[in-house]
Amino acid sequence: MDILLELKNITVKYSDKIILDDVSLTIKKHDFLGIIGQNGTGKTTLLKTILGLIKPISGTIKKESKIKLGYVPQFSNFDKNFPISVNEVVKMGSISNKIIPFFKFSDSDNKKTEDIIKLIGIEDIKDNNINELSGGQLQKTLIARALMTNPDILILDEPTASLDSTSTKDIYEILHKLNKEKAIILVSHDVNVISSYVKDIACLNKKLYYHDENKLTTNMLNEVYGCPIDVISHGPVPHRVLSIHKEEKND
Ligand SMILES: Nc1ncnc2c1ncn2[C@@H]1O[C@H](COP(=O)(O)OP(=O)(O)OP(=O)(O)O)[C@@H](O)[C@H]1O
Repeated sequence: MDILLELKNITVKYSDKIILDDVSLTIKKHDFLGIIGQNGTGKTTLLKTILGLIKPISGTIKKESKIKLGYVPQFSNFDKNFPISVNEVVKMGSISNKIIPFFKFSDSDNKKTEDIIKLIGIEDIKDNNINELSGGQLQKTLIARALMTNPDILILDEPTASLDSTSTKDIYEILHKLNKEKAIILVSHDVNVISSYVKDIACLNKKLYYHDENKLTTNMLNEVYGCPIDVISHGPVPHRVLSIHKEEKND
């Protein structure tokens, strides 16, 4: 079944406060999972736990050692004042955490950077300084950087927060293309945006409510948002979700 990653009964606490409560999740090859939840419901904590940056107090995470994870942090937190070009930001994605004195990029790093910049479609801005970029261009640059290690699972934190609808569509088109070879997990507090693009949706509110098949149930939304009708009435896709439910009732 090509399972890449398996979380079983994960509980995470900050001090005495439970942030993730008995969360289980399986990621398979070609999965494209969107995790939604309101602000502060533990989405970033879940990603950091998957990345091994936070240690759960109970539960297990199973991942084969050869499976690589790529992380795209919230781009709005990225310091754009650093004097560095798009090309350099992307290339730095190939550097491991170890500090190597007199490090020099290899020809293959340079070639890979060029290929990935082309794949993501940012050739025209590759020599620009990052402080000249729009939000969408910066996000593409950070995705390109995460691809330098050729990850099996690409993990993104709020990839389209504060982007306009054209840039959002652009980013999801890139992710859709990458999903042919990689599993993708992304988190967002914006149910209306991600439900249009991902294959599966899970809702997080300490506990993870998860169903296959990109289907938001009223119960899931209730558990997470408390007021499903309100959320459902604002965007195009949740209407589709609602109408699916109506059709199912008529069957
Ligand atoms: N290092 C920390 N120490 C203590 N509490 C923390 C820490 N990091 C996050 N928290 C708390 O844990 C809870 C979950 O935070 P997290 O960042 O995972 O939520 P989120 O769903 O990603 O939120 P947002 O949508 O606002 O980014 C919040 O109440 C937050 O204040």
